[in-house]
Amino acid sequence: YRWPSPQYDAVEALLYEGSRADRSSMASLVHPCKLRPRTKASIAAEWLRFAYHDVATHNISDGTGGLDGSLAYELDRAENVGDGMKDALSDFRFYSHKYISRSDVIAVGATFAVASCGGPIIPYRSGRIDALGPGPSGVPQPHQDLPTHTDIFQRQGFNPSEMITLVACGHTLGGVRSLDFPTLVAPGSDPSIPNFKLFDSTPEFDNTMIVQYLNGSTKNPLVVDSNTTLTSDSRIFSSDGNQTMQSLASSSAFSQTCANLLERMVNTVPQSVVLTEEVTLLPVKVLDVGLTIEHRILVFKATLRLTKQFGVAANKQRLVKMFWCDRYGQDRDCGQTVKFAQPAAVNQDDHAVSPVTSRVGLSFVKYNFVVPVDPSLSLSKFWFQVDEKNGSEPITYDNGGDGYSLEQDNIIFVPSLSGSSLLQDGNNYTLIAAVRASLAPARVFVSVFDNAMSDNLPPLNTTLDMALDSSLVPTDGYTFYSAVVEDPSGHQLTADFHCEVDGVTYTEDFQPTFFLQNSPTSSPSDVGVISSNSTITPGSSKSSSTTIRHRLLRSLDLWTWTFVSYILIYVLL
Ligand code: HEM
Repeated sequence: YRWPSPQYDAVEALLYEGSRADRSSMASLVHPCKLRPRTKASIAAEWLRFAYHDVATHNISDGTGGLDGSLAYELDRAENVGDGMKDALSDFRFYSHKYISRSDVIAVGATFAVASCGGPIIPYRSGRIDALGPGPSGVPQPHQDLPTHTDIFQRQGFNPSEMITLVACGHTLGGVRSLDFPTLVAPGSDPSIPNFKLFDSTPEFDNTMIVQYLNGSTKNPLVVDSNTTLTSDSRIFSSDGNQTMQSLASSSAFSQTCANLLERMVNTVPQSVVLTEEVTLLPVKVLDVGLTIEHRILVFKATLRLTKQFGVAANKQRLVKMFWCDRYGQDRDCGQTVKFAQPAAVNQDDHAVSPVTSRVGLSFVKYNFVVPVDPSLSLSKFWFQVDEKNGSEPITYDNGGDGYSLEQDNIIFVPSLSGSSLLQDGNNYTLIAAVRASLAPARVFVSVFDNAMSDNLPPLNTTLDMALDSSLVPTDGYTFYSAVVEDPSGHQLTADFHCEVDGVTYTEDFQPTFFLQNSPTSSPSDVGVISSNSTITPGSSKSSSTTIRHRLLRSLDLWTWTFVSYILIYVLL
Protein backbone atom coordinates (compact mmCIF):
# COMPACT_ATOMS: atom_id res chain seq x y z
CA TYR A 1 0.00 0.00 0.00
CA ARG A 2 1.16 3.46 -0.82
CA TRP A 3 -0.81 6.67 -0.48
CA PRO A 4 -2.72 7.84 -2.47
CA SER A 5 -4.70 4.71 -3.47
CA PRO A 6 -8.24 6.10 -3.83
CA GLN A 7 -9.99 2.80 -4.49
CA TYR A 8 -8.21 0.93 -1.71
CA ASP A 9 -8.83 3.85 0.66
CA ALA A 10 -12.55 3.93 -0.15
CA VAL A 11 -13.07 0.19 0.25
CA GLU A 12 -10.96 0.08 3.41
CA ALA A 13 -13.06 2.88 4.89
CA LEU A 14 -16.41 1.12 4.37
CA LEU A 15 -15.09 -2.26 5.46
CA TYR A 16 -13.25 -1.16 8.62
CA GLU A 17 -14.87 2.14 9.65
CA GLY A 18 -18.26 0.73 8.65
CA SER A 19 -19.49 4.11 7.40
CA ARG A 20 -19.58 6.56 4.54
CA ALA A 21 -17.71 9.86 4.69
CA ASP A 22 -20.81 11.51 6.21
CA ARG A 23 -20.71 8.92 9.03
CA SER A 24 -23.93 7.26 7.86
CA SER A 25 -23.05 3.81 9.16
CA MET A 26 -23.82 0.69 7.15
CA ALA A 27 -22.34 -1.36 9.99
CA SER A 28 -24.80 -0.07 12.56
CA LEU A 29 -27.75 -1.21 10.45
CA VAL A 30 -26.78 -4.80 11.26
CA HIS A 31 -24.46 -4.58 14.25
CA PRO A 32 -24.66 -5.95 16.93
CA CYS A 33 -26.54 -8.87 15.29
CA LYS A 34 -29.71 -6.73 15.19
CA LEU A 35 -33.31 -7.62 14.50
CA ARG A 36 -35.26 -5.47 12.04
CA PRO A 37 -37.56 -3.27 14.13
CA ARG A 38 -40.73 -3.90 12.11
CA THR A 39 -40.49 -7.60 11.22
CA LYS A 40 -38.16 -8.83 14.00
CA ALA A 41 -36.15 -10.61 11.30
CA SER A 42 -32.40 -11.13 11.73
CA ILE A 43 -30.82 -8.48 9.49
CA ALA A 44 -27.59 -10.48 9.30
CA ALA A 45 -29.58 -13.49 8.02
CA GLU A 46 -31.23 -11.37 5.34
CA TRP A 47 -27.88 -9.97 4.19
CA LEU A 48 -26.20 -13.39 4.04
CA ARG A 49 -29.13 -14.99 2.18
CA PHE A 50 -29.10 -12.05 -0.25
CA ALA A 51 -25.41 -12.61 -1.04
CA TYR A 52 -25.94 -16.33 -1.61
CA HIS A 53 -28.93 -15.85 -3.91
CA ASP A 54 -26.93 -13.39 -6.03
CA VAL A 55 -24.08 -15.93 -6.28
CA ALA A 56 -26.38 -18.91 -6.86
CA THR A 57 -26.83 -18.34 -10.59
CA HIS A 58 -23.10 -18.64 -11.31
CA ASN A 59 -22.18 -21.08 -14.04
CA ILE A 60 -18.62 -22.32 -13.63
CA SER A 61 -18.43 -23.82 -17.11
CA ASP A 62 -19.16 -20.62 -19.04
CA GLY A 63 -18.03 -18.17 -16.32
CA THR A 64 -21.30 -16.23 -16.24
CA GLY A 65 -23.27 -15.01 -13.22
CA GLY A 66 -22.11 -14.84 -9.63
CA LEU A 67 -21.94 -11.93 -7.22
CA ASP A 68 -22.79 -9.14 -9.66
CA GLY A 69 -25.84 -7.46 -8.13
CA SER A 70 -28.20 -8.91 -10.76
CA LEU A 71 -30.41 -10.12 -7.89
CA ALA A 72 -31.77 -6.55 -7.59
CA TYR A 73 -33.61 -7.20 -10.86
CA GLU A 74 -34.71 -10.76 -9.99
CA LEU A 75 -36.73 -10.28 -6.81
CA ASP A 76 -40.06 -11.05 -8.51
CA ARG A 77 -38.95 -14.66 -9.07
CA ALA A 78 -40.36 -17.39 -6.79
CA GLU A 79 -36.81 -18.60 -6.04
CA ASN A 80 -36.08 -15.21 -4.42
CA VAL A 81 -39.30 -14.93 -2.43
CA GLY A 82 -39.60 -12.65 0.58
CA ASP A 83 -39.56 -9.14 2.00
CA GLY A 84 -36.22 -9.95 3.63
CA MET A 85 -34.64 -9.66 0.18
CA LYS A 86 -36.24 -6.29 -0.52
CA ASP A 87 -35.27 -4.96 2.90
CA ALA A 88 -31.67 -6.07 2.44
CA LEU A 89 -31.52 -4.43 -0.98
CA SER A 90 -32.73 -1.13 0.39
CA ASP A 91 -30.17 -1.33 3.25
CA PHE A 92 -27.39 -1.66 0.65
CA ARG A 93 -28.62 1.06 -1.68
CA PHE A 94 -26.89 4.03 -0.06
CA TYR A 95 -23.33 2.73 0.15
CA SER A 96 -22.14 2.21 -3.40
CA HIS A 97 -20.07 4.84 -5.21
CA LYS A 98 -17.45 5.23 -7.91
CA TYR A 99 -14.97 2.94 -6.12
CA ILE A 100 -17.39 0.44 -4.51
CA SER A 101 -19.79 -1.32 -6.84
CA ARG A 102 -23.23 -2.40 -5.67
CA SER A 103 -22.02 -6.00 -5.71
CA ASP A 104 -18.98 -5.06 -3.60
CA VAL A 105 -21.43 -3.61 -1.06
CA ILE A 106 -23.37 -6.90 -1.02
CA ALA A 107 -20.09 -8.73 -0.28
CA VAL A 108 -19.27 -6.22 2.49
CA GLY A 109 -22.78 -6.96 3.82
CA ALA A 110 -22.02 -10.70 4.01
CA THR A 111 -18.76 -9.99 5.86
CA PHE A 112 -20.51 -7.65 8.34
CA ALA A 113 -23.39 -10.10 8.85
CA VAL A 114 -21.18 -13.02 9.82
CA ALA A 115 -18.76 -10.99 11.97
CA SER A 116 -21.58 -9.09 13.67
CA CYS A 117 -23.20 -12.30 14.93
CA GLY A 118 -19.95 -13.70 16.30
CA GLY A 119 -18.87 -15.70 13.25
CA PRO A 120 -15.45 -15.67 11.60
CA ILE A 121 -14.04 -12.69 9.71
CA ILE A 122 -14.35 -13.40 6.00
CA PRO A 123 -11.34 -11.96 4.13
CA TYR A 124 -12.51 -9.27 1.72
CA ARG A 125 -11.52 -8.43 -1.86
CA SER A 126 -13.18 -5.77 -4.00
CA GLY A 127 -13.56 -5.09 -7.71
CA ARG A 128 -16.89 -6.75 -8.51
CA ILE A 129 -18.67 -5.37 -11.56
CA ASP A 130 -22.42 -4.73 -11.48
CA ALA A 131 -24.96 -6.26 -13.82
CA LEU A 132 -27.57 -3.66 -14.66
CA GLY A 133 -30.32 -6.15 -15.46
CA PRO A 134 -31.50 -9.67 -14.59
CA GLY A 135 -29.47 -12.80 -15.37
CA PRO A 136 -30.62 -16.41 -15.74
CA SER A 137 -32.54 -18.08 -12.91
CA GLY A 138 -31.33 -21.09 -10.93
CA VAL A 139 -31.36 -20.48 -7.14
CA PRO A 140 -32.07 -23.78 -5.31
CA GLN A 141 -35.54 -24.17 -3.76
CA PRO A 142 -36.59 -26.50 -0.96
CA HIS A 143 -39.01 -28.62 -3.00
CA GLN A 144 -36.27 -29.76 -5.41
CA ASP A 145 -34.71 -33.21 -4.98
CA LEU A 146 -31.14 -34.05 -3.97
CA PRO A 147 -29.78 -34.72 -7.49
CA THR A 148 -31.12 -31.31 -8.61
CA HIS A 149 -29.45 -29.56 -5.65
CA THR A 150 -26.20 -31.45 -6.25
CA ASP A 151 -26.25 -30.36 -9.91
CA ILE A 152 -27.01 -26.74 -8.99
CA PHE A 153 -24.08 -26.57 -6.54
CA GLN A 154 -21.81 -28.32 -9.06
CA ARG A 155 -22.77 -25.62 -11.59
CA GLN A 156 -21.88 -22.95 -9.00
CA GLY A 157 -18.48 -24.62 -8.44
CA PHE A 158 -19.12 -26.49 -5.17
CA ASN A 159 -18.80 -30.29 -4.77
CA PRO A 160 -21.33 -32.35 -2.74
CA SER A 161 -19.49 -32.01 0.58
CA GLU A 162 -19.04 -28.25 0.00
CA MET A 163 -22.77 -28.05 -0.72
CA ILE A 164 -23.54 -29.57 2.69
CA THR A 165 -21.09 -27.22 4.40
CA LEU A 166 -22.29 -24.09 2.63
CA VAL A 167 -25.95 -24.77 3.45
CA ALA A 168 -24.99 -25.53 7.08
CA CYS A 169 -22.97 -22.28 7.30
CA GLY A 170 -25.89 -20.30 5.89
CA HIS A 171 -28.62 -21.96 7.90
CA THR A 172 -27.13 -20.99 11.26
CA LEU A 173 -28.66 -17.48 10.90
CA GLY A 174 -32.37 -16.70 10.69
CA GLY A 175 -35.03 -19.15 9.63
CA VAL A 176 -38.16 -19.71 7.56
CA ARG A 177 -41.08 -17.23 7.44
CA SER A 178 -44.80 -17.74 7.33
CA LEU A 179 -45.26 -15.11 4.64
CA ASP A 180 -42.88 -16.92 2.29
CA PHE A 181 -43.50 -20.59 3.16
CA PRO A 182 -46.95 -20.76 4.79
CA THR A 183 -47.03 -24.56 4.65
CA LEU A 184 -43.84 -24.71 6.74
CA VAL A 185 -44.69 -21.87 9.17
CA ALA A 186 -48.25 -21.03 10.16
CA PRO A 187 -49.10 -17.32 9.80
CA GLY A 188 -49.75 -15.19 12.90
CA SER A 189 -52.69 -12.88 13.55
CA ASP A 190 -51.17 -9.87 11.72
CA PRO A 191 -50.81 -10.91 8.07
CA SER A 192 -48.21 -8.20 7.40
CA ILE A 193 -45.76 -9.45 10.07
CA PRO A 194 -44.05 -12.82 9.48
CA ASN A 195 -43.97 -15.67 11.95
CA PHE A 196 -40.58 -17.40 12.10
CA LYS A 197 -39.33 -20.90 12.66
CA LEU A 198 -35.64 -20.40 13.32
CA PHE A 199 -32.98 -22.82 12.09
CA ASP A 200 -31.60 -23.17 15.63
CA SER A 201 -32.05 -21.85 19.15
CA THR A 202 -29.37 -19.09 19.02
CA PRO A 203 -29.25 -15.86 16.99
CA GLU A 204 -25.45 -16.18 16.67
CA PHE A 205 -23.37 -17.42 13.76
CA ASP A 206 -22.34 -20.64 15.53
CA ASN A 207 -22.65 -24.39 15.03
CA THR A 208 -25.70 -24.87 17.29
CA MET A 209 -27.81 -25.80 14.24
CA ILE A 210 -25.34 -28.61 13.45
CA VAL A 211 -25.10 -29.85 17.05
CA GLN A 212 -28.91 -29.88 17.33
CA TYR A 213 -29.22 -31.68 13.99
CA LEU A 214 -26.74 -34.34 15.10
CA ASN A 215 -28.27 -34.87 18.55
CA GLY A 216 -31.81 -34.99 17.22
CA SER A 217 -33.11 -31.90 19.03
CA THR A 218 -33.26 -29.69 15.93
CA LYS A 219 -36.40 -27.71 15.13
CA ASN A 220 -35.09 -26.56 11.73
CA PRO A 221 -38.26 -26.74 9.59
CA LEU A 222 -36.20 -27.70 6.53
CA VAL A 223 -35.20 -30.82 8.49
CA VAL A 224 -38.18 -31.80 10.64
CA ASP A 225 -41.33 -30.70 8.79
CA SER A 226 -43.87 -33.44 8.23
CA ASN A 227 -44.19 -32.43 4.56
CA THR A 228 -40.96 -34.11 3.48
CA THR A 229 -41.10 -32.54 0.01
CA LEU A 230 -39.80 -29.34 1.59
CA THR A 231 -37.19 -30.80 3.96
CA SER A 232 -34.24 -30.09 1.68
CA ASP A 233 -31.79 -29.55 4.57
CA SER A 234 -32.52 -33.05 5.80
CA ARG A 235 -31.82 -34.57 2.38
CA ILE A 236 -28.66 -32.51 1.90
CA PHE A 237 -27.19 -32.93 5.42
CA SER A 238 -27.68 -36.72 5.43
CA SER A 239 -26.56 -37.25 1.83
CA ASP A 240 -23.09 -38.53 2.87
CA GLY A 241 -24.25 -40.36 5.97
CA ASN A 242 -23.79 -37.19 8.08
CA GLN A 243 -20.02 -37.35 7.62
CA THR A 244 -19.66 -33.67 6.69
CA MET A 245 -22.05 -32.56 9.43
CA GLN A 246 -20.00 -34.52 11.97
CA SER A 247 -16.83 -32.80 10.75
CA LEU A 248 -18.47 -29.46 11.65
CA ALA A 249 -19.43 -30.51 15.18
CA SER A 250 -16.44 -28.72 16.73
CA SER A 251 -16.92 -24.97 16.77
CA SER A 252 -13.37 -24.23 15.63
CA ALA A 253 -13.73 -26.53 12.59
CA PHE A 254 -17.11 -24.94 11.84
CA SER A 255 -15.71 -21.44 12.07
CA GLN A 256 -12.64 -22.14 9.91
CA THR A 257 -14.52 -24.14 7.27
CA CYS A 258 -17.32 -21.58 7.00
CA ALA A 259 -14.81 -18.72 6.68
CA ASN A 260 -13.12 -20.51 3.76
CA LEU A 261 -16.31 -21.46 1.94
CA LEU A 262 -18.10 -18.16 2.47
CA GLU A 263 -14.99 -16.39 1.19
CA ARG A 264 -15.18 -18.55 -1.94
CA MET A 265 -18.90 -17.82 -2.16
CA VAL A 266 -18.54 -14.02 -2.17
CA ASN A 267 -15.59 -14.28 -4.54
CA THR A 268 -17.67 -16.26 -7.04
CA VAL A 269 -17.91 -13.65 -9.79
CA PRO A 270 -18.31 -13.57 -13.58
CA GLN A 271 -15.04 -14.68 -15.21
CA SER A 272 -14.29 -11.25 -16.68
CA VAL A 273 -14.01 -9.77 -13.16
CA VAL A 274 -10.58 -9.53 -11.55
CA LEU A 275 -10.79 -9.04 -7.81
CA THR A 276 -8.21 -6.99 -5.91
CA GLU A 277 -5.84 -8.32 -3.30
CA GLU A 278 -7.33 -8.74 0.15
CA VAL A 279 -8.19 -5.36 1.67
CA THR A 280 -6.59 -5.21 5.10
CA LEU A 281 -6.93 -2.61 7.82
CA LEU A 282 -4.43 0.25 7.51
CA PRO A 283 -3.04 0.93 11.01
CA VAL A 284 -2.12 4.48 9.95
CA LYS A 285 -4.14 6.22 7.27
CA VAL A 286 -4.18 9.66 5.70
CA LEU A 287 -7.53 10.78 4.32
CA ASP A 288 -9.77 13.71 3.35
CA VAL A 289 -6.83 15.60 1.89
CA GLY A 290 -7.15 18.79 -0.13
CA LEU A 291 -7.00 22.52 -0.49
CA THR A 292 -10.25 24.45 -0.36
CA ILE A 293 -11.62 27.87 0.42
CA GLU A 294 -13.54 28.42 3.64
CA HIS A 295 -14.65 31.82 4.97
CA ARG A 296 -12.80 33.42 2.03
CA ILE A 297 -9.47 31.90 3.08
CA LEU A 298 -7.44 29.22 1.32
CA VAL A 299 -7.05 26.31 3.72
CA PHE A 300 -5.44 22.89 3.54
CA LYS A 301 -7.23 19.98 5.17
CA ALA A 302 -5.95 16.50 5.98
CA THR A 303 -6.84 13.83 8.49
CA LEU A 304 -4.54 11.34 10.19
CA ARG A 305 -6.35 8.21 11.33
CA LEU A 306 -4.76 5.98 13.95
CA THR A 307 -6.17 2.86 15.54
CA LYS A 308 -7.01 2.71 19.22
CA GLN A 309 -8.33 0.06 21.55
CA PHE A 310 -12.08 -0.38 21.14
CA GLY A 311 -14.05 1.28 23.94
CA VAL A 312 -11.00 3.07 25.37
CA ALA A 313 -10.25 6.74 24.67
CA ALA A 314 -7.06 7.49 22.77
CA ASN A 315 -4.07 8.80 24.76
CA LYS A 316 -5.05 12.35 25.76
CA GLN A 317 -1.42 13.43 26.28
CA ARG A 318 -0.56 12.43 22.72
CA LEU A 319 0.74 15.35 20.67
CA VAL A 320 0.05 15.04 16.96
CA LYS A 321 1.55 17.53 14.52
CA MET A 322 1.28 17.99 10.80
CA PHE A 323 4.31 19.43 8.99
CA TRP A 324 4.37 20.79 5.46
CA CYS A 325 6.49 22.54 2.84
CA ASP A 326 5.72 25.48 0.58
CA ARG A 327 5.12 24.68 -3.07
CA TYR A 328 6.36 28.01 -4.49
CA GLY A 329 8.74 30.79 -3.52
CA GLN A 330 12.22 30.90 -2.03
CA ASP A 331 11.47 28.32 0.59
CA ARG A 332 9.81 25.75 -1.61
CA ASP A 333 10.04 22.09 -0.60
CA CYS A 334 11.29 23.16 2.83
CA GLY A 335 14.57 24.69 1.63
CA GLN A 336 14.95 26.50 4.92
CA THR A 337 11.83 26.21 6.99
CA VAL A 338 9.07 23.77 7.77
CA LYS A 339 5.57 24.79 8.83
CA PHE A 340 3.60 22.85 11.39
CA ALA A 341 0.27 22.86 13.22
CA GLN A 342 -1.77 20.86 15.68
CA PRO A 343 -5.18 19.33 14.88
CA ALA A 344 -8.26 21.53 14.61
CA ALA A 345 -10.43 18.66 15.89
CA VAL A 346 -10.13 15.10 17.17
CA ASN A 347 -12.85 12.50 16.56
CA GLN A 348 -13.32 9.07 18.02
CA ASP A 349 -16.61 7.34 17.52
CA ASP A 350 -16.71 3.69 18.57
CA HIS A 351 -20.38 2.84 18.30
CA ALA A 352 -20.66 3.01 14.51
CA VAL A 353 -17.45 1.14 13.75
CA SER A 354 -17.48 -2.01 11.62
CA PRO A 355 -17.97 -5.36 13.41
CA VAL A 356 -14.85 -6.57 11.61
CA THR A 357 -12.80 -3.91 13.41
CA SER A 358 -14.45 -4.11 16.82
CA ARG A 359 -14.10 -7.92 16.73
CA VAL A 360 -10.33 -7.52 16.73
CA GLY A 361 -10.63 -5.06 19.62
CA LEU A 362 -9.91 -1.94 17.60
CA SER A 363 -11.51 1.33 16.67
CA PHE A 364 -10.20 4.61 15.25
CA VAL A 365 -9.21 8.10 16.31
CA LYS A 366 -9.03 10.83 13.70
CA TYR A 367 -6.90 13.96 13.94
CA ASN A 368 -8.40 16.55 11.59
CA PHE A 369 -6.08 19.29 10.44
CA VAL A 370 -7.21 22.59 8.94
CA VAL A 371 -4.47 25.15 8.29
CA PRO A 372 -4.45 28.49 6.49
CA VAL A 373 -2.32 28.56 3.35
CA ASP A 374 -0.83 31.59 1.59
CA PRO A 375 -1.84 31.06 -2.09
CA SER A 376 1.48 32.48 -3.31
CA LEU A 377 3.32 29.76 -1.37
CA SER A 378 0.73 26.94 -1.47
CA LEU A 379 1.77 23.49 -0.27
CA SER A 380 3.81 20.73 -1.89
CA LYS A 381 3.98 17.91 0.65
CA PHE A 382 3.06 17.14 4.24
CA TRP A 383 3.68 14.54 6.91
CA PHE A 384 2.90 13.83 10.54
CA GLN A 385 4.60 13.27 13.85
CA VAL A 386 3.02 11.51 16.81
CA ASP A 387 4.51 11.99 20.27
CA GLU A 388 2.86 9.84 22.93
CA LYS A 389 4.46 12.00 25.64
CA ASN A 390 5.35 8.89 27.60
CA GLY A 391 9.11 9.01 27.20
CA SER A 392 9.21 7.13 23.91
CA GLU A 393 10.60 8.79 20.79
CA PRO A 394 8.03 10.55 18.59
CA ILE A 395 7.11 8.56 15.49
CA THR A 396 7.10 10.15 12.04
CA TYR A 397 4.57 9.07 9.39
CA ASP A 398 5.85 10.28 6.04
CA ASN A 399 4.57 7.81 3.43
CA GLY A 400 7.67 5.67 3.57
CA GLY A 401 10.12 8.57 3.51
CA ASP A 402 8.81 10.74 0.67
CA GLY A 403 6.12 12.67 2.49
CA TYR A 404 2.56 12.81 1.23
CA SER A 405 2.60 15.01 -1.86
CA LEU A 406 -0.22 17.20 -2.98
CA GLU A 407 -0.48 16.37 -6.66
CA GLN A 408 -1.77 19.73 -7.90
CA ASP A 409 -3.26 22.98 -6.66
CA ASN A 410 -4.57 24.37 -9.98
CA ILE A 411 -8.17 23.25 -9.47
CA ILE A 412 -9.82 22.67 -6.11
CA PHE A 413 -13.35 21.92 -4.92
CA VAL A 414 -15.12 24.51 -2.77
CA PRO A 415 -17.86 22.72 -0.79
CA SER A 416 -18.48 25.78 1.40
CA LEU A 417 -19.76 27.72 -1.64
CA SER A 418 -21.52 24.74 -3.26
CA GLY A 419 -25.08 23.82 -2.42
CA SER A 420 -27.78 21.26 -2.90
CA SER A 421 -31.54 21.31 -2.90
CA LEU A 422 -33.47 18.28 -1.84
CA LEU A 423 -35.78 16.76 -4.43
CA GLN A 424 -38.52 14.24 -3.71
CA ASP A 425 -35.90 11.52 -3.91
CA GLY A 426 -32.41 12.75 -4.91
CA ASN A 427 -30.80 16.19 -5.06
CA ASN A 428 -29.90 19.04 -7.37
CA TYR A 429 -26.40 20.37 -6.84
CA THR A 430 -24.65 23.61 -7.62
CA LEU A 431 -20.97 22.68 -7.56
CA ILE A 432 -18.26 25.32 -7.29
CA ALA A 433 -14.62 24.75 -8.17
CA ALA A 434 -11.81 27.28 -7.85
CA VAL A 435 -9.00 27.62 -10.39
CA ARG A 436 -5.74 29.46 -9.72
CA ALA A 437 -6.30 33.02 -10.94
CA SER A 438 -2.94 33.11 -12.76
CA LEU A 439 -4.12 30.37 -15.17
CA ALA A 440 -6.14 30.77 -18.36
CA PRO A 441 -7.75 27.33 -18.62
CA ALA A 442 -8.96 26.17 -22.05
CA ARG A 443 -11.70 24.20 -20.32
CA VAL A 444 -12.98 23.62 -16.79
CA PHE A 445 -15.27 20.63 -16.38
CA VAL A 446 -16.63 18.17 -13.85
CA SER A 447 -17.33 14.43 -14.10
CA VAL A 448 -20.02 13.37 -11.67
CA PHE A 449 -20.89 9.86 -10.61
CA ASP A 450 -23.64 8.43 -8.42
CA ASN A 451 -24.20 4.70 -8.04
CA ALA A 452 -26.48 4.88 -4.98
CA MET A 453 -29.69 5.08 -6.99
CA SER A 454 -33.30 4.47 -6.07
CA ASP A 455 -35.14 1.70 -7.94
CA ASN A 456 -31.86 0.15 -9.13
CA LEU A 457 -31.56 2.71 -11.88
CA PRO A 458 -28.25 2.76 -13.76
CA PRO A 459 -25.66 5.06 -12.19
CA LEU A 460 -25.58 8.76 -13.00
CA ASN A 461 -22.30 9.14 -14.90
CA THR A 462 -21.88 12.35 -16.83
CA THR A 463 -19.50 15.20 -17.60
CA LEU A 464 -20.47 18.87 -17.58
CA ASP A 465 -18.62 22.03 -18.49
CA MET A 466 -18.15 24.52 -15.66
CA ALA A 467 -18.63 28.21 -16.42
CA LEU A 468 -16.73 31.13 -14.91
CA ASP A 469 -19.04 32.36 -12.14
CA SER A 470 -18.84 36.14 -12.02
CA SER A 471 -21.27 36.28 -9.09
CA LEU A 472 -18.44 34.99 -6.87
CA VAL A 473 -15.64 37.51 -6.28
CA PRO A 474 -12.17 35.99 -6.84
CA THR A 475 -10.69 35.09 -3.46
CA ASP A 476 -7.21 34.37 -2.20
CA GLY A 477 -5.68 33.80 -5.62
CA TYR A 478 -8.51 31.73 -7.08
CA THR A 479 -11.43 32.37 -9.47
CA PHE A 480 -14.66 30.39 -9.28
CA TYR A 481 -16.43 28.13 -11.77
CA SER A 482 -19.82 26.56 -11.34
CA ALA A 483 -22.05 23.83 -12.77
CA VAL A 484 -25.53 22.61 -11.92
CA VAL A 485 -25.96 18.84 -11.60
CA GLU A 486 -29.33 17.14 -11.50
CA ASP A 487 -29.32 13.86 -9.59
CA PRO A 488 -33.02 13.11 -9.08
CA SER A 489 -32.60 9.50 -7.89
CA GLY A 490 -29.13 9.35 -6.40
CA HIS A 491 -27.85 9.41 -2.83
CA GLN A 492 -24.07 9.58 -2.99
CA LEU A 493 -22.81 11.94 -5.69
CA THR A 494 -19.07 12.37 -6.06
CA ALA A 495 -17.36 14.76 -8.44
CA ASP A 496 -14.00 14.82 -10.23
CA PHE A 497 -13.03 18.39 -11.15
CA HIS A 498 -10.76 18.99 -14.12
CA CYS A 499 -9.09 21.98 -15.76
CA GLU A 500 -7.17 21.95 -19.01
CA VAL A 501 -4.20 24.30 -19.16
CA ASP A 502 -1.67 24.29 -22.03
CA GLY A 503 -2.73 20.81 -23.09
CA VAL A 504 -2.39 19.37 -19.58
CA THR A 505 -5.44 18.26 -17.59
CA TYR A 506 -5.30 18.74 -13.81
CA THR A 507 -7.77 16.76 -11.72
CA GLU A 508 -9.17 16.91 -8.21
CA ASP A 509 -10.62 13.39 -7.96
CA PHE A 510 -13.53 11.84 -6.04
CA GLN A 511 -14.88 14.75 -4.01
CA PRO A 512 -17.89 13.90 -1.84
CA THR A 513 -20.92 16.19 -1.73
CA PHE A 514 -22.17 15.46 1.79
CA PHE A 515 -20.94 18.62 3.44
CA LEU A 516 -21.75 21.70 1.38
CA GLN A 517 -22.86 25.24 2.29
CA ASN A 518 -23.98 25.59 5.90
CA SER A 519 -22.12 22.51 7.11
CA PRO A 520 -20.11 23.38 10.22
CA THR A 521 -16.37 23.84 9.63
CA SER A 522 -13.47 23.86 12.12
CA SER A 523 -11.49 27.10 12.33
CA PRO A 524 -7.94 26.76 11.07
CA SER A 525 -5.18 26.04 13.61
CA ASP A 526 -2.26 28.38 14.32
CA VAL A 527 0.78 27.75 12.18
CA GLY A 528 4.30 27.43 13.60
CA VAL A 529 7.53 27.68 11.61
CA ILE A 530 10.81 25.94 12.37
CA SER A 531 14.10 25.68 10.59
CA SER A 532 14.29 22.58 8.38
CA ASN A 533 17.58 21.71 10.04
CA SER A 534 15.86 21.27 13.37
CA THR A 535 13.30 18.72 12.25
CA ILE A 536 12.91 15.66 10.10
CA THR A 537 11.96 16.36 6.51
CA PRO A 538 10.85 13.47 4.34
CA GLY A 539 13.48 12.22 1.94
CA SER A 540 16.41 13.76 3.85
CA SER A 541 19.06 11.33 5.06
CA LYS A 542 18.25 12.49 8.56
CA SER A 543 14.71 11.29 8.10
CA SER A 544 15.54 7.76 7.09
CA SER A 545 18.17 7.24 9.76
CA THR A 546 15.76 8.59 12.37
CA THR A 547 13.09 6.21 11.17
CA ILE A 548 15.44 3.26 11.49
CA ARG A 549 16.49 4.40 14.94
CA HIS A 550 12.82 4.63 15.95
CA ARG A 551 12.23 1.09 14.90
CA LEU A 552 15.21 -0.14 16.85
CA LEU A 553 14.18 1.79 19.90
CA ARG A 554 10.67 0.50 19.73
CA SER A 555 11.67 -3.12 19.35
CA LEU A 556 14.10 -3.16 22.26
CA ASP A 557 13.12 -1.85 25.65
CA LEU A 558 15.45 -0.10 28.07
CA TRP A 559 16.37 -3.27 29.99
CA THR A 560 17.31 -5.05 26.82
CA TRP A 561 19.50 -2.09 25.84
CA THR A 562 21.24 -2.14 29.23
CA PHE A 563 21.81 -5.87 28.93
CA VAL A 564 23.18 -5.57 25.38
CA SER A 565 25.50 -2.74 26.49
CA TYR A 566 26.94 -4.87 29.32
CA ILE A 567 27.61 -7.74 26.94
CA LEU A 568 29.28 -5.35 24.47
CA ILE A 569 31.49 -3.81 27.17
CA TYR A 570 32.40 -7.30 28.41
CA VAL A 571 33.32 -8.49 24.92
CA LEU A 572 35.33 -5.33 24.17
CA LEU A 573 37.29 -5.59 27.43
C1 HEM B 1 -30.23 -26.15 -1.45
C2 HEM B 1 -29.86 -24.96 -1.02
C3 HEM B 1 -30.74 -24.06 -0.21
C4 HEM B 1 -32.09 -24.07 -0.05
C5 HEM B 1 -33.10 -25.01 -0.68
C6 HEM B 1 -32.42 -23.00 0.87
C7 HEM B 1 -33.69 -22.71 1.28
C8 HEM B 1 -34.02 -21.72 2.19
C9 HEM B 1 -35.34 -21.39 2.59
C10 HEM B 1 -36.60 -22.06 2.11
C11 HEM B 1 -35.27 -20.38 3.47
C12 HEM B 1 -36.41 -19.61 4.13
C13 HEM B 1 -36.60 -18.30 3.40
C14 HEM B 1 -37.82 -17.50 3.83
O1 HEM B 1 -38.62 -17.99 4.63
O2 HEM B 1 -37.97 -16.41 3.32
C15 HEM B 1 -33.89 -20.07 3.64
C16 HEM B 1 -33.39 -19.09 4.46
C17 HEM B 1 -32.07 -18.78 4.56
N1 HEM B 1 -31.05 -19.27 3.78
FE1 HEM B 1 -31.15 -20.84 2.54
N2 HEM B 1 -31.27 -22.37 1.23
C18 HEM B 1 -30.23 -22.98 0.59
C19 HEM B 1 -28.91 -22.62 0.67
C20 HEM B 1 -28.42 -21.55 1.39
C21 HEM B 1 -27.05 -21.12 1.40
C22 HEM B 1 -25.91 -21.79 0.64
C23 HEM B 1 -26.97 -20.04 2.22
C24 HEM B 1 -25.78 -19.17 2.57
C25 HEM B 1 -24.55 -19.60 2.65
C26 HEM B 1 -28.31 -19.80 2.73
C27 HEM B 1 -28.64 -18.81 3.64
C28 HEM B 1 -29.90 -18.65 4.18
C29 HEM B 1 -30.17 -17.75 5.27
C30 HEM B 1 -29.17 -16.86 6.02
C31 HEM B 1 -31.54 -17.83 5.50
C32 HEM B 1 -32.33 -17.06 6.57
C33 HEM B 1 -32.94 -15.82 5.99
C34 HEM B 1 -33.74 -15.01 6.99
O3 HEM B 1 -33.95 -15.46 8.11
O4 HEM B 1 -34.15 -13.92 6.61
N3 HEM B 1 -29.16 -20.72 2.20
N4 HEM B 1 -33.13 -20.91 2.84
